[in-house]
Amino acid sequence: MADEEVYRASTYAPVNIAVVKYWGKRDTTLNLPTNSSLSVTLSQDDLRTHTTASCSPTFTADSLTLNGNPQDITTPRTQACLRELRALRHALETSNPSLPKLSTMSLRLTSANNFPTAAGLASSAAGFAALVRAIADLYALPTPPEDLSRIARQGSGSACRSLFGGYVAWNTGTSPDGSDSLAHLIAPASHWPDMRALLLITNPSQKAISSTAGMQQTVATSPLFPHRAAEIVPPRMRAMEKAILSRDFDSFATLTMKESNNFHACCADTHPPIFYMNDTSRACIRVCEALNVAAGRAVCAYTFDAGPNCVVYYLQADEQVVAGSFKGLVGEGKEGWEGKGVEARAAPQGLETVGEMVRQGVGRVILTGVGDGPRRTEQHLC
Ligand SMILES: Nc1ncnc2c1ncn2[C@@H]1O[C@H](COP(=O)(O)OP(=O)(O)OP(=O)(O)O)[C@@H](O)[C@H]1O
Ligand SMILES: C[C@@](O)(CCOP(=O)(O)OP(=O)(O)O)CC(=O)O
Repeated sequence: MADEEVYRASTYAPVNIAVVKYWGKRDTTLNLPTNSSLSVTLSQDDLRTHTTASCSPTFTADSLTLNGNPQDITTPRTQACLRELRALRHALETSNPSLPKLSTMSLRLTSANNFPTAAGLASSAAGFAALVRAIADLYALPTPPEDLSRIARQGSGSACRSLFGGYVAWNTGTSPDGSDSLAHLIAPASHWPDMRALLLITNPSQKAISSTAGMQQTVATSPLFPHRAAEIVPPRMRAMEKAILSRDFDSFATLTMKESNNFHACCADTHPPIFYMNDTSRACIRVCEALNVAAGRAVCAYTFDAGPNCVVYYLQADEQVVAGSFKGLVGEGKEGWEGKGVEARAAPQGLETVGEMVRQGVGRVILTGVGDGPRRTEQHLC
């Protein structure tokens, strides 16, 4: 590990896309949510953050670089993560004085996302999960993922769900200090491995209103929002967990779509309103609805985070019907289809207008599926 007094650890960490959405904080400092949430971890073979954490007595200040650009590391959220991880390392060093004093050294963090940053594709989730996991590995912390989730949550709420892989819930908790606001594994990816996700990228640029700002505008102004947190989400959390444990795609799909719609309804109910979806997003919804009607069952489920890009969940057995129909509409020439074995097919009748919007509006696709948690790597970025 040590190389001329530089200590390093690197990790890949995955994106997760929620099927019960986190939107709203009851404590903005500790990133404590108003409601529980649940997500599917996406495969790192396709979407990932790669982060190297290094430290050395020769480094003079903490630093963070993202995709080659220096970032502000002094933000309270990043500082909270570094402070907590250093405290855990300090405790190890105190109990075993022969350990090198890494907790006293400056940290150099170098990170790269292989997908659009801040575009509603959960870059903050993968980013902070990778940051916490890489430093925890550098510090050789024996801390279980549940406890690391408490730290990652303070970087970005959704990051606490990217430390496990598979199907993950984040319980809102009740303690004011956030000690019980943790993520936990509902089921590993291997429990329901044929869950697939098609990402339809309608706009890879940064969104106008960040999740952090948007959700607190909703908390402050939406009269629908308290109803969502108190009445809508709790039964949906229970139903979604049950659907996943029993591999019931029909229930999973219905809940996922209703959840996305309820979340975006709260955004529209915010004053002034927040519109993350665009015309192409709504056209993608119409296509999903038509595919489900044509099949006579739920073959796919759309969901949107705080951005216009559509995530379509489906099962491997329905790949040709779902991804094939989208390929027929989006066009075979667009980036992302190559080498995935999906055959373009005609979409159901009556989709001419929305089909044209999908063709024009979707610039790129990403075909992926449920995947595992952070992976340690010896590929170092610095
Ligand atoms: N690899 C990374 N390492 C550290 N921080 C990152 C990394 N990637 C993203 N971030 C942080 O996350 C911010 C983006 O978070 P934001 O919530 O606005 O967008 P998003 O996570 O892509 O979308 P959403 O959460 O709505 O799906 C970036 O501006 C940066 O501060
Ligand atoms: C719509 C969402 O993606 C919102 C994610 O919000 P963030 O986790 O990015 O917010 P902060 O905690 O302020 O960093 C829904 C979800 O992932 O559950």
